[in-house]
Amino acid sequence: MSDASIIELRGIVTRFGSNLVHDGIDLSVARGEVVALVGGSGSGKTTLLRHMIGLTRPAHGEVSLFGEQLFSGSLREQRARRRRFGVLFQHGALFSALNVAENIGFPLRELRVVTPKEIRDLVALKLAMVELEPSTALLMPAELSGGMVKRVALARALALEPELLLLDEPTAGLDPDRSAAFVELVRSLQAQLGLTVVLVTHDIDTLAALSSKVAILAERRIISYAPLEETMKLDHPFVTSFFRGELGRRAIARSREKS
Ligand SMILES: Nc1ncnc2c1ncn2[C@@H]1O[C@H](COP(=O)(O)OP(=O)(O)OP(=O)(O)O)[C@@H](O)[C@H]1O
Repeated sequence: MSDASIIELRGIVTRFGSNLVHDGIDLSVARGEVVALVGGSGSGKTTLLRHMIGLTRPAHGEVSLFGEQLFSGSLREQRARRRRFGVLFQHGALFSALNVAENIGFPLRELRVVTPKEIRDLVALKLAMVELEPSTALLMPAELSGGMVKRVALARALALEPELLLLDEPTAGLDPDRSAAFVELVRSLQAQLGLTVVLVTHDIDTLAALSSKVAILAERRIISYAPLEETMKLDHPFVTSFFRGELGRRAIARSREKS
């Protein structure tokens, strides 16, 4: 394994009953990389994200995070590892009974070593980081727009200053303008904070704007792991339908114009 590897998957096999989802997945994500994981519906992208952080365990194979095998070490070491990544899942974004400040401060309170004053200051900092007004702090999740929910969830994912950020369909449900603004925010935070990012997306605009590499999950394996330009040359039915349609061409052209 390379020293710079943040995530290393080796020989991952996943089964749900008779449903074989992954059959020998290998993937190595280097520090600073922004990897878009794409594949057909039900190909096992979300499950693979969950394997990366130990939320589900594969039937076979090894997962290493930050150079250490998952589930290795004492509970204390495992908790320390848990603080080094932030997650933004598509569903269950915020705790509905907690206001915005309480949501963002939740991971900090769980540490039990940060004072209430420090939590307030850190929450204010994270709100500014995701470009939300300080007054947002007292709103309840039900009072937020879809774009604001995503921003608050991102602020919470960044609360412990992680090195690694996992995003599952980060722009799903947002209109094109809000989606573009959110992608821009993730892009600037990634550069500013030097984050390693793995994201699952069906949205070509998001993928084209953010990813340094694209991992394609098909036929239960990672069939390609390369920058977008190279990925698009691949002769595979999934690639053809996903990237080379009209929408794909337009999205990629737009992202080239920007960079
Ligand atoms: N907890 C579970 N129990 C049983 N089957 C599951 C479970 N989680 C996922 N699966 C199955 O595993 C397969 C992969 O699911 P997963 O959600 O990882 O796919 P995906 O690529 O993220 O799909 P989509 O793009 O539609 O969100 C699917 O067939 C799904 O039904």
